[in-house]
Amino acid sequence: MTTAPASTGLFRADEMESLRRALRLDPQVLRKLRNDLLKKFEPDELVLNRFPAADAIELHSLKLYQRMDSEIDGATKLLFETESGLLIESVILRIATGRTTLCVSSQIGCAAACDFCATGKMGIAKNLATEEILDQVVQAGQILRAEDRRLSNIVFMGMGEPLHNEGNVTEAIRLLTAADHFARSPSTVLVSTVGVPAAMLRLAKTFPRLNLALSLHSADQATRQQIIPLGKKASLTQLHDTIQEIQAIQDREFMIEYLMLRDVNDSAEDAKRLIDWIANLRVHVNLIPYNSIEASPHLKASPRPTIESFADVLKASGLKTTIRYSLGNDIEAACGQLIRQENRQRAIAARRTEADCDSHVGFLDVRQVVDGFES
Ligand SMILES: C[S@@+](CC[C@H](N)C(=O)[O-])C[C@H]1O[C@@H](n2cnc3c(N)ncnc32)[C@H](O)[C@@H]1O
Ligand code: SF4
Repeated sequence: MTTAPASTGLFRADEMESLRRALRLDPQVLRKLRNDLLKKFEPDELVLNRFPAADAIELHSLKLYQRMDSEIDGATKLLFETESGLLIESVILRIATGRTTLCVSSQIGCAAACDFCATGKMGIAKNLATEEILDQVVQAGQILRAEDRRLSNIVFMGMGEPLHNEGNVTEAIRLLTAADHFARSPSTVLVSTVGVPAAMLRLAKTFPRLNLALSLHSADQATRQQIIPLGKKASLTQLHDTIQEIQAIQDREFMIEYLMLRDVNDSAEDAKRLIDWIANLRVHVNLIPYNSIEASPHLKASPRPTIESFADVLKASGLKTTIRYSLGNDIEAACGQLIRQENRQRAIAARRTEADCDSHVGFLDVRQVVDGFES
């Protein structure tokens, strides 16, 4: 007889199968559990009450640490504590059209170290496990279900660079789109990347209907490297060629994200450079108003009229262009600072434990990693 592990994670297929055999469960029982939790997002009590071995199974790998609801619009920030004791955030966006988007994190901190990004300034980098990525979806889905809403879209635009955690992110997308798990259409999922060409291509080949976005932020190599240190690993030409190759595989529009930074990348000349760089690509340009962060007082947001003029230049050239509206401005700063301070202290404590125990809890050295990543 197979012995079941003490507690079984829902997304560990082997463990789930051992549990099923050990308890002699009908495969239909596990199928129902997955359907109720991952497709319908039913509450834990309901799901567990129907399951014959509630104590043997773990529905969640994240602990909800804090929830912040915006008082001005439909945004909710969820701060989760991971198994390593560090915090991550997910954001639920309830859009006026009735649609809902969940922004998920793929890492704690980020080795790309972009100058404008609170996550990049954390000084740590740690990959989230597949189940930690997926539990953000489960818990947000349950919150929305309690409000009689459905989760429409999932975007990998939270903390971290998804393609620096390629294996776990790919597996998460596989399960999000698998008929016997979340059964979502790949066209409702978007992965945003700072630009890791080989991994972008692999992802497009694996999921031809997945949406992809590149955080370009400048079509001038020197300016891009100045704000995105990792930009030196992949040239603008290489990124352009990669998108062209992806578009031969995927018959869909690619999103170009462009953060509007005052006097850095927001001149008419910058707009012209962007138009030239895009050339024959089929893209949608999304201009992002910058939310200032404490760690980079030298960076300022472009004024609204500048963003609008920039958008007009792009539109006049025939490019599909939108300006991102931001939700949750009132909870943004509070949350970013809290995560940064808490994680720094928690990471220091974890590293101390690591030194004491001579064990390895898996932090990456940000400076080494920036140089070491494949481009
Ligand atoms: C946090 S990143 C995560 C995904 C991926 N690492 C990337 O860079 O595309 C998602 C988006 O947020 C943008 N972003 C980062 N910091 C920002 C800030 N302070 N204000 C506005 N957008 C920001 C990034 O440039 C990127 O387009
Ligand atoms: S790659 Fe994305 S998450 Fe990482 S530091 Fe840059 S903007 Fe932030």
